Amino acid sequence: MEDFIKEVLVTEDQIKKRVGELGKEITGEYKGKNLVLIGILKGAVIFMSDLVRSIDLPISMDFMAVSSYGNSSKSSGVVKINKDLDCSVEGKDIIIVEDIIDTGLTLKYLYENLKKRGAESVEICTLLDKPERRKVDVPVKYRGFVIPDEFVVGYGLDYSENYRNLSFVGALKKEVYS
Ligand SMILES: O=P(O)(O)OC[C@H]1O[C@H](OP(=O)(O)OP(=O)(O)O)[C@H](O)[C@@H]1O
Ligand code: HPA
Ligand SMILES: [Mg+2]
Repeated sequence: MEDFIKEVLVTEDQIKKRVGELGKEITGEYKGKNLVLIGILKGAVIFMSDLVRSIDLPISMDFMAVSSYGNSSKSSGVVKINKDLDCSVEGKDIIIVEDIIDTGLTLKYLYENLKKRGAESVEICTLLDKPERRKVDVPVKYRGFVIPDEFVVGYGLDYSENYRNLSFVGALKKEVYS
């Protein structure tokens, strides 16, 4: 085990199985719709790339980049758009794809922002949900795993841009980030 990881919270096999289930669920619910998956850079990239391949429907993909954590393990609370969508979402059925919902501040901002752009429907799909830290409520439709209040890395999630390429999700040892 990597010496910066305190505990593996979600294994590679668990992720594979759950992503397959989410893909099936979405496939069943979006037949005949104009589905656009919007991945939130950078954390959602790995989840998004596995999720889209488990959806058996014609879809399109777009991306936004926002930041609130920067190089820290604490949210600044201020969400800034660093890259906006390339395409209009008017009349589309969109699913926002995130790696984690923690305080909820990022997704709350994105959800409200995207709802104003004339989409037919807006839903949220997050791989991880850390409910103990929630500051604002957000309507999550698809959820991979509920996790305890630990700072986690891997499968897209970083601390100071490191560890995104781990194939599992693990709790980072406190001494690494404090
Ligand atoms: O619910 P919240 O407390 O707002 O936290 C969740 C957000 O924080 C992380 O993004 P970050 O700003 O670290 O950018 P990154 O995806 O590039 O790592 C994560 O990917 C979510 O977007
Ligand atoms: O636990 C976390 N790990 C990495 N990035 C995050 N952004 C919000 N919470 C987390
Ligand atoms: Mg981050």
